[in-house]
Order: sequence, then structure tokens, then C-alpha cells
Amino acid sequence: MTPRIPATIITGFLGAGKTTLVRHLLQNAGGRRIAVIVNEFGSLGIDGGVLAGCGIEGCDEDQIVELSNGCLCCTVADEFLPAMEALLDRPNPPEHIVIETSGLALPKPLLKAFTWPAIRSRVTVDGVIALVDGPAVAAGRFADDPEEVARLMAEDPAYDHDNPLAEVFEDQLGSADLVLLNKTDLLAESDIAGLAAGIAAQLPRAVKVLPSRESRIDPAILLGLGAAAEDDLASRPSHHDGLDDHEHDDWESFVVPLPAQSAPEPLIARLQQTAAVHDVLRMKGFVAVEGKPLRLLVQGVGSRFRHEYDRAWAPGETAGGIVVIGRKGLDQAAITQAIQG
Ligand SMILES: Nc1nc2c(ncn2[C@@H]2O[C@H](COP(=O)(O)OP(=O)(O)OP(=O)(O)O)[C@@H](O)[C@H]2O)c(=O)[nH]1
Repeated sequence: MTPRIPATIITGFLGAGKTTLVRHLLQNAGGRRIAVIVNEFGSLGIDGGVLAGCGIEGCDEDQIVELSNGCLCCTVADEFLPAMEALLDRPNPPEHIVIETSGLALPKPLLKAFTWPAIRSRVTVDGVIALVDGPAVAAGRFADDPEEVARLMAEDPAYDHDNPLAEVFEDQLGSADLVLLNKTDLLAESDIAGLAAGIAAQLPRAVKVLPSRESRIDPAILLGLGAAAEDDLASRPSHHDGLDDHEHDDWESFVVPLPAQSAPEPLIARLQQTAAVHDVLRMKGFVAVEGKPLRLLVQGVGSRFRHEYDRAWAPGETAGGIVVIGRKGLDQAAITQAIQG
């Protein structure tokens, strides 16, 4: 029997550092043929664009497969399985497959896809790695807000739902074989061990929580976990166990188109201000800057922003824009106006 190809699933909330981890893995593949399947919430294909434009030696664009529909967990049959089969049927199939899920995806439906006979006979889930945004956890972003719960219960006595951020976060952690507590540069040194222990205590199984910065952990630790997660679904609890389906009604995303900017800084200031006022969870996009041949990659998680010139615009690829992601109910018109200035 041909050995099964190992697949690593990378999960983690919006902006935790998943794409950064995939880049790190590709950069340090040590000659191993790694294929990446990437899926994100919100159009524009930023993550695929970041990876395909990575300029990493030995990394061809055809190693990156982008699934455009925002929710891998809902499109397993239509998109994910055909993409996997196409990868496996290549004349030179990958030695390892890395799947980056969207920050709002629940990993369990994806894990279940690996029990389907057509996939199970050829691939095994080597491990599920959950990225955690350290400062967001430290700020209590994923904890239930007792006041909010009390308010919702007053409105509807039958209310028993967690905060949707907490729910997605817990589902992602519940499936993990390894957790990276990322962005330690933004944490006080003295808080790291306590936060890691707090996360470990929340997990349904004994799973290691490793602190990381820029998702930099040796691939020898990340790949080769040998978890065979598809055989072990019962020990990976989800809020949606027993439910046939789940909704993504809690979230929304839209694109704000932007013309060429005179400089990055005023735009970043407007984005920061917008994120703070409107409680936006994630913004990312590519923008043209006058007089610059390269496109500006803009990344925002909450109100923390980074920007860099990443590569030249490809022919026909001129329109800039920012994807905005948040909880349902964003004031799209006001946000668009605030960002466009
Ligand atoms: N300060 C700091 N920033 C980080 C670290 N790791 C990643 N980032 C930044 O955080 C932002 C989000 O990182 P990504 O890797 O795109 O996160 P993601 O989980 O793929 O995001 P989504 O796909 O949108 O869910 C980027 O600006 C990264 O450069 C870190 O350890 N420290």
C-alpha cells in the first residue's frame, strides 16, 4: 500500500498568524514538496496573494491552491475534496499538504472530510495546529462578556449561546494537537507562562502550548506529529456536535475600494481610527501608492496595523481595496466613508 500523504490543518482566529506560519513552513521546507490549500473569509484572495507572491525559492505558484468560497467547512464536498483529489492526482504529488483555514472556520467539519473513503485511503491528518493571538487572549477578546450575556438573556430567556468569538475560538482549540501562543513580542515576558497555562487548562486533551513570535517554530516540531486526527474525532469537541449544519450569520465582510494613495501613513491612520470606532476584527488588502511600482500590503488585526511593499502589481491587477471583517451589523457606509477619507 502506498503510504498516505500527511496533511496539517492550520486553524486560529482572524489575524492570529496562520498565513505567517504557512510562509515560515514554506521558507523552511528543507526541500520537502509542500502544497498549500488556503481559504479565507472575505473576497480579494489576500492570503493566497501573500503566499503566491512570497518569492520563496523553490516555491511555485502551483503549490498554492486557493479556495475562494469564504467557508471551507461549508464547502467541503464542492470545493475541498475536488481540490485535494486534484493535488493527489498530480504526476508529482506533494509530500506534505498544509491547509490554512479561514479565521472563522470551524475545523471539525473539515476534519470529518478526512474520514471520507476517497480521502482516507490516501491522506492522513498529521496534526491540527491552532494559532492563538496572544495579546487578544490577554485582552479577554474570546472570553464571554458577562454583561453581554446578561443583556441577551434579558431579551431572550432561552438564550444560551456563547459570544460567537468565544465559540469559534473554543472550537478551534478543541480540535488542536498543538497550540501556538503567538505574538509574544506584544506580551509582557512575565505573562506568557500564565497565559499558556490558562489556554492549556481550557483544552479537552493534554496538548502542548508553545509560545511563538511571528509563528516561528521549527517545522520539525510542527510537521510529523502523526496524530491521525481523522481516527480521533470524538475527543475533539465542537459547539456544533450533533448539528447537521452551522451558519456564518454572526459575521460579515465587504471590500472598500481605494484609489492610489499619496502615502501609506494617512491611510493607516484612517484605518486605525475606523477599527477603533467600529469594532472591526480584521482588515487587509493591497493598495497602490503614487510613484511606487510595488503594491502596498496592509494588514490590520483589531486596531494594530502593519504595512509593507510586497511586490509589483501584475498586469491587469491595478484596483486596490481593503477587506473589512467583523461581527454582523457593521455600518458599511460609514466604514467605507471613513476609510476612503
Ligand atoms: N507583532 C506581531 N505581529 C504578528 C506576529 N505574527 C503575525 N503577525 C502579524 O499579524 C498580522 C496577521 O497575520 P496573518 O499571518 O496574516 O494572520 P492570519 O491568521 O493568517 O489572518 P486571517 O487569515 O485573516 O485570519 C500580520 O500583519 C502579521 O505580520 C507576531 O508574532 N507578532
